[in-house]
Amino acid sequence: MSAITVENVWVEYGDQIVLENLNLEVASGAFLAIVGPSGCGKSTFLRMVLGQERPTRGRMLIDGEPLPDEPGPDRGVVFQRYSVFPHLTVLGNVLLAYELGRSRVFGRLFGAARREARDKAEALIARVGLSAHRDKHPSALSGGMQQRLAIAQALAKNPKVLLLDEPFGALDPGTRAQMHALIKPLWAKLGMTVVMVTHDLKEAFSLGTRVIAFDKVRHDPQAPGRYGARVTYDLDLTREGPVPVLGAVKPDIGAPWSVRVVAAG
Ligand SMILES: Nc1ncnc2c1ncn2[C@@H]1O[C@H](COP(=O)(O)OP(=O)(O)OP(=O)(O)O)[C@@H](O)[C@H]1O
Repeated sequence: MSAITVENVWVEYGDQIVLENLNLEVASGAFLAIVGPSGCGKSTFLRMVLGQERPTRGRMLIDGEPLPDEPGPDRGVVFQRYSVFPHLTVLGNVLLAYELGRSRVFGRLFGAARREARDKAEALIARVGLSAHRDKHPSALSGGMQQRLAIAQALAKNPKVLLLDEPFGALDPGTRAQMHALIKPLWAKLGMTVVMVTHDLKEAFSLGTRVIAFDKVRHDPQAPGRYGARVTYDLDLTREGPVPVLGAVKPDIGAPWSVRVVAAG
């Protein structure tokens, strides 16, 4: 697991400011859930942690070190859809992730190393409940199974940080509940720092140890891109008692933010 530091980060595309002066300390081992209206920059933030995007200004650190310029095996990611390779079986997908994590030059392992990778891939497939589907291709899996596979693929790299971008957003409520039951123990057991973007407040509060909201606090009707989103709510759910609302600048947001929350289990 790793701590993430965000210092005075701005993201701008041309004259559109997307994120405005973000400052955050994400503790090692936290499960951070990010919520906010569509287009406020949640995925952009996730892409920055992944290393796919650079801040226009400011800096991002992992364990006190500047983020490497490109995605590495220390950060795994699961998107809402299309995270897996359609031409590979379940086993093939997870094995490839192991191989790419261990041998970035050749992308393949040989001999004992490959046998070991195969054993580990099979154990991970069992852990996400897909052993019976090991030899199927993604097209033969349900949406929930595909997301289980995407999680196994992300975990194969043994990441210190797992990034989840609306990973359960396309699933029906029952399957979504099953995925919640899968991901929380995995996070606890594997000791990763998780950053999850979601539109679902209930999901954010039931999985997260900390929930933050991004939103624009200033609007210019003549120039919609002039102001970016900031952290408007920052809720530590590991504390008992009334939820501390840090940096709350929008008091009229509504009920979920004023509920009494006890330690997330
Ligand atoms: N590469 C890019 N070039 C230009 N604009 C971009 C780029 N990436 C994102 N944007 C813009 O940045 C803003 C934030 O996008 P982002 O996808 O991060 O929002 P989001 O909060 O994740 O939205 P949603 O909840 O709808 O997925 C949007 O206005 C989007 O059009």
